[in-house]
Amino acid sequence: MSAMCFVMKCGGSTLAALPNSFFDDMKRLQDEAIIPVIVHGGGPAISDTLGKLGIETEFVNGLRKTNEAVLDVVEMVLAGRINKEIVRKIQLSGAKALGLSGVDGHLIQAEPVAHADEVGLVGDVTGVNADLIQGMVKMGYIPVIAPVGLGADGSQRYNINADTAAGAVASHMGVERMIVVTDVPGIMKPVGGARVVLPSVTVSEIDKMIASGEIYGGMIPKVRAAIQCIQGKVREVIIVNGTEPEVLSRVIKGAEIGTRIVK
Ligand SMILES: Nc1ncnc2c1ncn2[C@@H]1O[C@H](COP(=O)(O)OP(=O)(O)O)[C@@H](O)[C@H]1O
Ligand SMILES: CC(=O)N[C@@H](CCC(=O)OP(=O)(O)O)C(=O)O
Repeated sequence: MSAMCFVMKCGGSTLAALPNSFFDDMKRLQDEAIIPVIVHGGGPAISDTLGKLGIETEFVNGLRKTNEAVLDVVEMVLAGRINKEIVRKIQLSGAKALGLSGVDGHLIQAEPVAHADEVGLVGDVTGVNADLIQGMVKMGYIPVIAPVGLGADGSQRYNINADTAAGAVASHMGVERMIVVTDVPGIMKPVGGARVVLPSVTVSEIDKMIASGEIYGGMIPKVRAAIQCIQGKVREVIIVNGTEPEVLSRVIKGAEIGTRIVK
């Protein structure tokens, strides 16, 4: 039985809140040979550790200003503690997982972002070792990837926004679907006095919502990554809240849940 893959981004905003049932759901999917390729964040945990170490941190347009000292902490927290915590939780559900960062096997190749003079060692993705990911999936393992990239010279590391990294992995693997798991039930918009979740949005609607300020902060890299990957083979990106019961299997079965970003 050949596996069906989708890419799943798990945001740092929600990792600690994900219930055991989220991982049990993943195990049931794995039993049906439906394998998520996980790219995770961990922004709040990085900020917390930087604070404890007395290292100042600042975001410019949603990207963390990164120097070598910050990069050490980013790698330690993302590729170390957070990555291993996710692997442990998946394994406790009975499913198989392998954790690695973009450095391992040159999994995520990167170059400095265009405005590196403002943000420092932050990377854009130039390539993904999709064969390595497919190899893990064929062996029945759920790949769990921390978004630290490696430059062309093989020595320089780059801090990559996890939404950007997940979108690039989805594009390079040519999967049909990316699921973005976060702490809100989707993209919300004020209607009347209330904020409602939009069942689906198009690229032009997103552009308008960014311009009007209805999409802001951490939602911006998500929708930008979504727009970039749906230009290629990815058919849809779905933004969901990870604490909703059986959210993954419901999305995979086509349930109307969260916000779908479509072409
Ligand atoms: N239109 C919107 N609908 C829902 N959330 C939004 C919207 N615009 C901005 N956000 C913000 O985006 C946040 C999710 O992004 P972020 O905190 O970076 O999460 P993650 O760690 O999962 O990447 C939400 O908690 C919310 O504050
Ligand atoms: C360049 C940049 O900003 N990198 C992010 C990487 C982690 C991340 O993106 O985590 P979330 O998904 O939880 O936001 C950072 O340093 O916080």
